[in-house]
Amino acid sequence: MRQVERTIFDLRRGLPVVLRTPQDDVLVQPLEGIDDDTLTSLATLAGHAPGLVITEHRHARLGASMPSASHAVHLPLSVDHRAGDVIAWAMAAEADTPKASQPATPAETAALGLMRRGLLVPAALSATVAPARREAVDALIADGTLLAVSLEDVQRYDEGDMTSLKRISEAEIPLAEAERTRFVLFRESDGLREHLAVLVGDPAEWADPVPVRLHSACLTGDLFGSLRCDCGEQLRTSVAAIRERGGGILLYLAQEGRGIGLANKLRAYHLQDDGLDTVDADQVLGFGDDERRYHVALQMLEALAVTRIELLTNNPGKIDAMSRGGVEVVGRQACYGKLNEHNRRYLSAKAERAGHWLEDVLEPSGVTDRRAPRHDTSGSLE
Ligand SMILES: Nc1nc2c(ncn2[C@@H]2O[C@H](COP(=O)(O)OP(=O)(O)OP(=O)(O)O)[C@@H](O)[C@H]2O)c(=O)[nH]1
Ligand SMILES: [Zn+2]
Repeated sequence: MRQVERTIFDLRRGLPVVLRTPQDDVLVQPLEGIDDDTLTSLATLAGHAPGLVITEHRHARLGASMPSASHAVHLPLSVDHRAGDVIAWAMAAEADTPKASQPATPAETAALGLMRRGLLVPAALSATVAPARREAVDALIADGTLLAVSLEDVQRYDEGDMTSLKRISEAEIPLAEAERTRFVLFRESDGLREHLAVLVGDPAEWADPVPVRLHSACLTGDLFGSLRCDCGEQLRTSVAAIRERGGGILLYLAQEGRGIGLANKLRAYHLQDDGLDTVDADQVLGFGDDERRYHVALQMLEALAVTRIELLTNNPGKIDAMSRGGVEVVGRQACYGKLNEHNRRYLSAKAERAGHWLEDVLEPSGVTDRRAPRHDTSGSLE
């Protein structure tokens, strides 16, 4: 699997890589950072013009219907296409509907999985290496200029979403909201992401079910107190609420921007400034409504021997994910941040489009500072 991880690093550097299938070698290059020269060099390397591969979400955004039940689409390009046109097809708020498209090949679909894992925009240039160019491409692979990886390995890596976690280090860190707190750091086996379990109070004294908050990282909100979201307040008030309930766990998950990464979240904010809501902005960039997966949280709870929880959340998706993963969610506690004029649209979109339970926060009148951050016991889930 190390070769797959190396491939992700090359893609993040904007370099092309080769995906090897039993039939073909496919050159793929991230869309991010391309210019006209990139298109020309890729065409020279492959022996013909590349195509653009985009996700089903992006394709739907372009107003086109999917050619089949595939999750990605290949849009053929010609040598006349300029990088600006290609970038617009992949990630502009407004773009022409493509004239022709075909289902992406398994190698192309797998390539987009690598882009996601590398927190890039999930769009790529792709070109099967023409027979006449195979020798030249092989030489570049042999001298280390190009990395090649087998499709089979990439697919196994993708499924291996179940990547194992290692408990790496831990320390007591007294917090303003909970003085008796221990941070435990877990690292994913490919080394790309680290997640924290913040253990509040003495585990021997935790209630059953254990109060748990799954908190997705939000650098802008958690650290800088951004008013565009409610994350910073949720983080602090949930630590306090866990302490008040006799202790429990806050899992701080490396899922910045609902899993799309900070660079893409800033792109999405930019699109929201032009009028899109939080879900549509992610779709413009090729992402689904919520790219988060919770297998890491499940593994951390397992490592901490926690099987029955009371979840601090307003997000029904988190409850589903825990239950499907075998953790019994016995109750839910609401967990609000303050409503303000900057986050009102974001919170409304979460309620309306993703079904989050935010009705207590979002009232038709009064936009500013109406409500202090608080926690409600919303009862059990029966
Ligand atoms: N893509 C995207 N992510 C955002 C945006 N605003 C906030 N986020 C991210 O959304 C996530 C919110 O995380 P959480 O507070 O754990 O989750 P939640 O889904 O709101 O659920 P609860 O807070 O548990 O009710 C964080 O990763 C933020 O970085 C946005 O406009 N676009
Ligand atoms: Zn946030």
